[in-house]
Amino acid sequence: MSRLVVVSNRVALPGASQSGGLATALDAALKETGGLWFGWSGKVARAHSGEVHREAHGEITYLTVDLSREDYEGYYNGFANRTLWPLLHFRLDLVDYNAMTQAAYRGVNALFAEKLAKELRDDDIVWVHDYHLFPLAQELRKRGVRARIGFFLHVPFPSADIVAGLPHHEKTFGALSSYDLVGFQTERDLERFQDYIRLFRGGRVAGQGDLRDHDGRQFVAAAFPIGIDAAAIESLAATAARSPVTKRMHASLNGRALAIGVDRLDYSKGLPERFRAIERFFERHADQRGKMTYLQIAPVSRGGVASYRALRRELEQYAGHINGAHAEPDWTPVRYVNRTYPHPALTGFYRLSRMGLVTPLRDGMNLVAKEYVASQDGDDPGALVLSIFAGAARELDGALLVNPFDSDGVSDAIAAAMAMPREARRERWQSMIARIREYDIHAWRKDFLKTLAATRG
Ligand SMILES: O=P(O)(O)OC[C@H]1O[C@H](O[C@H]2O[C@H](CO)[C@@H](O)[C@H](O)[C@H]2O)[C@H](O)[C@@H](O)[C@@H]1O
Ligand SMILES: O=c1ccn([C@@H]2O[C@H](COP(=O)(O)OP(=O)(O)O)[C@@H](O)[C@H]2O)c(=O)[nH]1
Repeated sequence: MSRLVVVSNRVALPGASQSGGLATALDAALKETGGLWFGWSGKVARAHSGEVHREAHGEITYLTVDLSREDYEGYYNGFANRTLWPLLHFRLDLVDYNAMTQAAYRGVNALFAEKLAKELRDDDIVWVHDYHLFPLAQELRKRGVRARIGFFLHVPFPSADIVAGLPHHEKTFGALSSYDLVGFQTERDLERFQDYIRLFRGGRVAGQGDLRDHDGRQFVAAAFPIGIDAAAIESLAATAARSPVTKRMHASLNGRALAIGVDRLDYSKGLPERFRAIERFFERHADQRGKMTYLQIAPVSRGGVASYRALRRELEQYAGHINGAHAEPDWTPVRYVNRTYPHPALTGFYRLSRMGLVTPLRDGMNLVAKEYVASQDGDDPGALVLSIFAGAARELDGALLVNPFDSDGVSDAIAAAMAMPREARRERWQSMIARIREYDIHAWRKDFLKTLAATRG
């Protein structure tokens, strides 16, 4: 059987805390198959980039590379997170283009390719993840790698005109045709990518998923909406319901309903807009004051990027403002926490909550939405308020779907979730959990790898 080689910027090394969906998902996927996981070590080296670390845990070998401060700034904080991340989340206004960070990005991809090429065999299946690594296949091919290489984009693919706003966009996005298979979260992302290939690459859609780039290079593109390890989350949540952490949280509510949001502190997650909707909820539904507490868990993310630091300051002020304006001596409307919690604690909090609020302005998938649903007690489940701009909205038809830019609309959905009878909550939950169980993380991995194996005839 072929060996699976996963490549991603972020590697979930055993024991390290993590709060991103990519690491959570790949960890669950690789645990089933075993294989090699290659990526950045998470370490910034004093001198130069390139020191390689190898460690094995069970059936997984982790091969990670240190980056120098300069490369970390240029590649990760720079081109990946100041340029590509806002572009891919439809935020041309936040795109900070710089030829030097673009060169660092290319350089780190070349370095990864150099280190990885030495490890690869022709019959390996290589699966590359996310926007940090668009040019990796091109760099691997230059070094003679012949293995099949697939790519999965965890974030949205925006409209072609937005992509074309990036100077020299063809250098970055044109590199995708070096993969055998390119996967997206949703059909909409796939359609927008096909538009880009037609309109800005002089390529064409040749048939079912089959694309030709302008030079005739053939590759396949398709949608594979990422799932969660539903069985594991369901079982964790059932156990967590009885844990001391959950019990303490329950006691602290004094009989009030809990609403929860769990998001990396990222402008794509729509947190100021959500806080506004919470405030509107208390203003427009005065009878609800003192009856609900909103818990926002928001681990700090990408603190090396100025727009993230500004968001952190804004949210601290906003949480303080809402509490200052609306709290009573014995009730605080918003609990705002910047810590990362492990899944045993999170699933307990989800299960305790009367509603989950997932209202990103743009999100590739949003695993929290799926984890929230999978953590519920099917007999008395909470309701999910979900943005139409999260990839998860395409699958979770039992959620209360909202436009996150419409704070009054979101506040009405919060009111509807609070008032929703148990039978209606059960019905909605059943349709959502059926989909989550059916296309879980293992089905997602199998689907992608089967499609990759079928490329090249
Ligand atoms: O690695 P970081 O810079 O700390 O960021 C964490 C991850 O954020 C993004 O996650 C995405 O992947 C999820 C799983 O497919 C998806 O549900 C979510 O919508 C995406 O935003 C990013 O794409 C990852 O590369 C980061 O590791
Ligand atoms: O304190 C936290 C906050 C988040 N997460 C996990 O981080 C992932 C976030 O993934 P999502 O797709 O929702 O968004 P991303 O952060 O990848 O953009 C989910 O598995 C969460 O359970 C976590 O383990 N602890």
